[in-house]
Amino acid sequence: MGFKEEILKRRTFGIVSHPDAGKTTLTEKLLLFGGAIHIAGAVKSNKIKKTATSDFMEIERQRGISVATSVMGFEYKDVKINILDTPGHQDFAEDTFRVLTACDSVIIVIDSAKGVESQTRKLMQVCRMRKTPVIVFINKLDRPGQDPFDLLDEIEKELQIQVTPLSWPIGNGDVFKGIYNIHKENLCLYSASVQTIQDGIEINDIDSDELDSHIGERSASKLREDLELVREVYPAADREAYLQGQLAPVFFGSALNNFGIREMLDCFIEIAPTPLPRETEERIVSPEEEKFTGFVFKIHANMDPNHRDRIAFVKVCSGTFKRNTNYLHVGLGKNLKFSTPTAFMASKKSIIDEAYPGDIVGLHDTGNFKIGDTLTEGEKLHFKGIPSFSPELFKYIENADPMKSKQLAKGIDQLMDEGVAQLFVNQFNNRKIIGTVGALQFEVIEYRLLHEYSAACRWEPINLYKACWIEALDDKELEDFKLHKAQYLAKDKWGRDVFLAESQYMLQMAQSNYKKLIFHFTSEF
Ligand SMILES: Nc1nc2c(ncn2[C@@H]2O[C@H](COP(=O)(O)OP(=O)(O)OP(=O)(O)O)[C@@H](O)[C@H]2O)c(=O)[nH]1
Repeated sequence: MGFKEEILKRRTFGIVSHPDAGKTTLTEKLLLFGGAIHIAGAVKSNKIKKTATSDFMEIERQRGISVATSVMGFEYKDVKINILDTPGHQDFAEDTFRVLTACDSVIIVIDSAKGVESQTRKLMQVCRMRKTPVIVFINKLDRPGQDPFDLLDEIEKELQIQVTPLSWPIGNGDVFKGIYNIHKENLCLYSASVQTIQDGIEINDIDSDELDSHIGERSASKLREDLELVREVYPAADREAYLQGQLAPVFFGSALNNFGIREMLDCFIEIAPTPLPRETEERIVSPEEEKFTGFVFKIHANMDPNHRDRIAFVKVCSGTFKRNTNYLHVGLGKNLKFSTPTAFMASKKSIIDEAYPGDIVGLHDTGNFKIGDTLTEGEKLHFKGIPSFSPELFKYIENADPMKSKQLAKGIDQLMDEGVAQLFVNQFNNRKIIGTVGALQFEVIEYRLLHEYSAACRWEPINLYKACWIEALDDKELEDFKLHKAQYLAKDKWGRDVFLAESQYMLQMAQSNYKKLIFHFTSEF
C-alpha cells in the first residue's frame, strides 16, 4: 500500500464524555466491531473513582492500566481507526484537553437521562475552539430518558452547535423498541435479551403498514410524526458543515447492549476526516508531506519507580515515522532515535517499524520530552494548539526536606512537563504556585514527588480566583499594569506573563482599568 493510501485509510478520534455517560462501554463495543478484542470487559476503565481519593495504590494501578487503554487501534472495513481514550475524572480534565489536540474528530457520549453535563460543556468548548468535527452518541436508551427533541434542543443550546439526527429512537426505557436509521432508511429493532447485532430491516416507505407490523401502530405513528418534525426542524446531513465543526450528526443507542453503535460506526468511517493538516507557528504541515513531523501530546509515567522512564505519545502529523532513525527534537535542538517505538492495538502494545500520519506512537523517554515538543527531520517547527486552561485550585508548594531541594525541583519540573498540573512562579516573591483542576491532583503530586523523586513537599494556602494569561494591545499599558500589580504577577512554565487575580472583583477591576490588556483563561489565544 502506498503512502497516500495509508493516510486515507486512517481516522484518529477521541471519545469524550462526562464521567459515567458510557465512554468506556462504547469504546469497548467499538473494539468488538473491529475484532480487536473478543470479549466484553477487556477494556478497563481508566476512571479514578471519587472514593479512591486517598487510595494512592489505586491511582498507581489505574495509571498503569491507562497506558494500555490510552490509545487503541483497530481495523474496520479496511479503515484503520485510532481511538484516543480520555480520563473521565474531572480532576484530570486537562489531560483530556491535550488528548483532543491529537484527534482529528471527536465522538461525544451523552447520557439520555442526564443530558448535557458540566464536563461535556467544557470539552465541547475545546472542540469549538479547534473546530473539531463532532459526532454525538446519545446513550442508555434502554433506560428511561428525556424526550429526544428536548435532548437535541439542550445540545444545540448548551454545546452551541447545530445538530442533525441520523438515527431516531422509538421510545425509551421499558418501551424502547429500537431506532430508525435516518441515514440508511432502515429499522433496527431492540431486544434486551438478544445481544447479537441484527441487520436493519429496510423500510422503503415509512408510511407503509410494514412499519406498524414491526413496532405497533402507536409507535409507528409517533415515529412518523417525529420524523416529519425532524425533517422540518433540523438541517439535512452536510458533510462539509460537519467537517467545519458546525454541524454534529447525532445517533441514539445503548452502548451496554451494543445497540445503535454499528450505525454510528458505519457513518463515522464514511464521513470522519482523514488526518488533517496541522498548524505550526511557522507554517501549515500537510499529512502528505514526505518528511516526518510529529508532536508530543501526552506523557505517561511508568509504573516502576526504579526506572524513571516514561512514555511520550507522539501524533504523527506528516511523512513516515521510522524506527531507529534520527529525528530532531526541536525544543532540545538535538537528534534522537528510537529503537522501541510502540503502537497500541486494542489492549496490547507492539514494537513497530513504521507509522503514518494519524497514528500515535509511544516513545520511551528518559526525561527528554515535555508536552507540545516537536520531532522533525531537521526543520524547526513548533506545533500550535496545545492549550493550558486557568486552573481552578491553587496552592503554594514548599520544600519539606531541605536536604532534598534538588530532587524536589527536578520532580516538580518533570511532573509539570508531563502536564500533571501547572506551575506559576510569582515574580514578586519567587514562590512556586501549583495550579490544578481538582484536589486529587495535589495528592497525586505529593505522592509522586515522594515515591518517584524522594522529595517531600508541603502545601500552603493561597487565595486565588484565576490565573489569566495577559495579551497586551499596548505595551505602555502592560508596563503600567506590571508596576501597579507587581505582587500579582507570575510567569508560567513558558515564561509567559500571568495575572493572579484574587477575586472576580479584582479581575473585573483590572479589565475595566486596563482596556488595552486582554485577560485570557486559556494560554492559547
Ligand atoms: N443501562 C445502561 N447502562 C449503561 C449503558 N452504557 C453504559 N452503561 C453503564 O453506565 C456506567 C458507566 O459506564 P462507563 O462506560 O464506565 O462510563 P464512562 O463514561 O467511561 O465513565 P468514566 O470512565 O468515569 O468517564 C456503567 O455502569 C455502565 O455499565 C447503556 O447503554 N445502558
